[in-house]
Amino acid sequence: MATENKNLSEYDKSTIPDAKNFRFGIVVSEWNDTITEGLFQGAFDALLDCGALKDNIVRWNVPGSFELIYGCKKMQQAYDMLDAIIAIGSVIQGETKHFDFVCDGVTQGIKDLNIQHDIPVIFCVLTDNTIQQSIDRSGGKHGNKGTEAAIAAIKMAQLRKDAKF
Ligand SMILES: Nc1c(NC[C@H](O)[C@H](O)[C@H](O)CO)[nH]c(=O)[nH]c1=O
Ligand SMILES: CC(=O)[C@@H](O)COP(=O)(O)O
Repeated sequence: MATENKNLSEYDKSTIPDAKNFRFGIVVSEWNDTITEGLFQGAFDALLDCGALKDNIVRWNVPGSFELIYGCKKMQQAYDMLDAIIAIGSVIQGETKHFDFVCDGVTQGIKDLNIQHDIPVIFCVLTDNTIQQSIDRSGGKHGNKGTEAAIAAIKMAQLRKDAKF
């Protein structure tokens, strides 16, 4: 279902595990920071709304979305008690093919982190054609992908916990 047919911020708390005992990392790209700060706020607010404690959320910043890969890897290594990590970025098409390489690189890199390490990394990277599309998906008319990512992080933290027993 395309984003335009659903609101990214909608969730049913009755279907989401209580997050009070989970610890989360959030790595935020500084490129397009007006967008990434909106995504972060959506994720942070949703985590708290679902029971997470502020003291159980750690945030790191990286320069751009491509650095999310290394930043999330180092966070997995530094904080092995985390239950999930959210990678937040905003990539917007420019004049050249650089957009394609950044988007593909970040996608593959974060996929690899989910394979190589035992802390799930949630892909909260907008890959938009225009700034308006980014605005619409970071708290605008289509909701907030950060909210969606937080819900995914809670569900994956619970899956990881259940899988250990
Ligand atoms: N154009 C965007 C970038 N480009 C920068 C790269 O992510 C990276 O920081 C640089 O290539 C140095 O390694 N990053 C974004 O997050 N969003 C963009 O639109
Ligand atoms: C995603 C990018 O790296 C892009 O915004 C950079 O812009 P340009 O392709 O015009 O150099």
